[in-house]
Amino acid sequence: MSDALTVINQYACFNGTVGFYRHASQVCNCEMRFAVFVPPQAKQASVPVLYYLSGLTCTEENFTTKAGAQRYAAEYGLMLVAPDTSPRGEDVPDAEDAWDFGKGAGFYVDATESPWNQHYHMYSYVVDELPTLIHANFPVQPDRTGIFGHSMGGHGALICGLKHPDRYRSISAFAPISAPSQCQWGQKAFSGYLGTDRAAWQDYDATELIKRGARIERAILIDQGTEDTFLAQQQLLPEVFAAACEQAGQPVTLRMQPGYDHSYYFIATFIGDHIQHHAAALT
Ligand SMILES: N[C@@H](CCC(=O)N[C@@H](CSC=O)C(=O)NCC(=O)O)C(=O)O
Repeated sequence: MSDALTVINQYACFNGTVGFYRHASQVCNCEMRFAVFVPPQAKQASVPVLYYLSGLTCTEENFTTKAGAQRYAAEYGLMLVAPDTSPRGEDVPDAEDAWDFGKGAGFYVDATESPWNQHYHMYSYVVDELPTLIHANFPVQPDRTGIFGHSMGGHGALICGLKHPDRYRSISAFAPISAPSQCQWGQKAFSGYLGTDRAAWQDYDATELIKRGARIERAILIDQGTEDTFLAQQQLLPEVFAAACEQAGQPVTLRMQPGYDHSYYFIATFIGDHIQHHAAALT
């Protein structure tokens, strides 16, 4: 492991290892943290890698401790990488009273508006800086990479994957914010980070990307709970994304899951299906 990375904690897990790491990020201009599950197969050979992007209010810990993904990743021989959701630190500006903007809510965009543009570059962090660091320090097969996520991070996975079909072979999402330009969470984040010119938002809106021709060869898997309060509040709009995909000929599997909400109990229930979806493309 290079000097660029500091190990915070490591734990044995399903014959592999869960590790928490920190490093100085050039892209976010602050210290960043992420978690990695290294499956047992990586002791013999390099393995495919699957990135998970978390939702509003999360850090690298939520998915790692709550989703129960390691059992399945160990079975299929996939490395899991879970970054934090925003830049952090005393120098990083925050929206003090908001949990849907600022720290914990980077929305996986490269901010252009001051003061956010000094640190909030989560898009470039996820698609460029973090993979470079992972490739240099862990036994991965870079040409076998997938991406998934939840809510804000589900949308992050959609845009990263759709904008880079050459880098990501598979995409899936749990309850993604599917058309951010059309919901309150997205409008708040995009106007704050990118400014009020909605033309600038299109580059970071999964539904708009599909309408403009972005494609990935394999079907995108989306699970959505029917009892999700954010679905009822029109924050997620999965049907809008699915309709755009259908019109454009992008294969998508949208599964409405009766009785499930927005929580990690929902994610833990279907995590095995998502890991299997990615394993089919990556292994
Ligand atoms: N304000 C509440 C609710 C925040 C919340 O539900 N966050 C979700 C993601 S929402 C969309 O991106 C989440 O993943 N929470 C973390 C968890 O471990 O459940 C709050 O602050 O809790």
